[in-house]
Amino acid sequence: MNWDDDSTDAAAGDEARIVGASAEGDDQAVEAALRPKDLSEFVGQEKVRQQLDLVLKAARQRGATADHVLLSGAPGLGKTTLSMIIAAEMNAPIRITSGPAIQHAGDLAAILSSLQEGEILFLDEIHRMSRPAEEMLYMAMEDFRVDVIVGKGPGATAIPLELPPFTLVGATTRAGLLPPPLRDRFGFTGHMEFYDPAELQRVIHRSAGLLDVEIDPAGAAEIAGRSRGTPRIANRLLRRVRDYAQVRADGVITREIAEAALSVYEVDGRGLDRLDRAVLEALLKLFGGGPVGLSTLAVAVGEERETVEEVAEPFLVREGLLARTPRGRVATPAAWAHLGLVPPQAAGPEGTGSGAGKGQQGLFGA
Ligand SMILES: Nc1ncnc2c1ncn2[C@@H]1O[C@H](COP(=O)(O)OP(=O)(O)OP(=O)(O)O)[C@@H](O)[C@H]1O
Repeated sequence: MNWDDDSTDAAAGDEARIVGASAEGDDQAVEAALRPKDLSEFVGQEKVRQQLDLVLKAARQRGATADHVLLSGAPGLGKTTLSMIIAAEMNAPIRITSGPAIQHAGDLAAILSSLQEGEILFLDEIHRMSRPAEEMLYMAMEDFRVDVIVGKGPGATAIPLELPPFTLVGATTRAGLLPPPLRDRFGFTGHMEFYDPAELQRVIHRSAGLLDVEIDPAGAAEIAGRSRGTPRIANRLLRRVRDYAQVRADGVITREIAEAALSVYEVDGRGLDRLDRAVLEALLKLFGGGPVGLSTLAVAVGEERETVEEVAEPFLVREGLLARTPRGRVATPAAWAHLGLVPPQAAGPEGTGSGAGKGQQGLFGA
């Protein structure tokens, strides 16, 4: 699937959701404690792990700095974690910054000129760097050199500055937005996929061990199934279920406890939260499954257009519950099944739909 087409940037409103993939303020300290420290502890992403293992081992054997690495993938899949593992495996210090923090070429020059030999520079959201900084980065990556411009206008001069060899680890949720000259300068590109439930179960067991929480396999499976393929969400749900287990039960997480806790937080069996379900319900109950325009749908759920489009829809599309078509938003048969409703054409005159489901027929009807 190509999530690059969806807006997976930290969309407004996503941070506050229990199933939001971006990090909340309170997540960051706990996340640090739960981060795998080396490649063997890092769950899943077999391909990227194997390839990276080779790149790093080869560099170590040659006694050289590793090639620049680009990691692409949706928020919360482990890009920051992997960059820290790269530093640990290379026994090198790491400097962490992000595209939005580098708005002027001078900001980047200051960082680059203070790097030590072999240091890892982690540049998160690299697609959000300013153009002048990006151009400076091309030369730095290729020749380990930057031209610092002193003065302005006709009197301006470029002073070349040699840099120690370093490894840039760039992370992006939108690889398609990177200009080709920047993409081409990475020696290795790893694409992070969403995790399958069995992998998330391993993440949850590992985190439960670190948090000193007792959890049985069925409890871990229940949380994994609601974590939207994302370790960050799995860890967050685990912490909320732990609270419930501690306050309302004997502290042990079983399937029943996980189900009860996550229903308190309105996260359903497939990982949809209140907003996702409100969008689906409006689409099915008010518009017979669509097609309906985004603005109309947003008004129906009392949310901004952007919130529906950027916060709720990407996951609904990924789950195959909603389709974006040129004629508007359309529910798929899986959406009707998920909410336990019957599509109008199948329901007959007393069907649950409001009778506005004509478009449904053309797209998904028999
Ligand atoms: N493969 C993994 N195995 C175990 N835990 C993981 C894995 N990937 C991510 N995590 C956990 O998920 C949390 C989020 O990971 P991380 O911060 O690396 O994501 P990210 O892709 O950098 O997100 P963002 O794009 O928002 O910066 C971390 O605390 C880490 O504990």
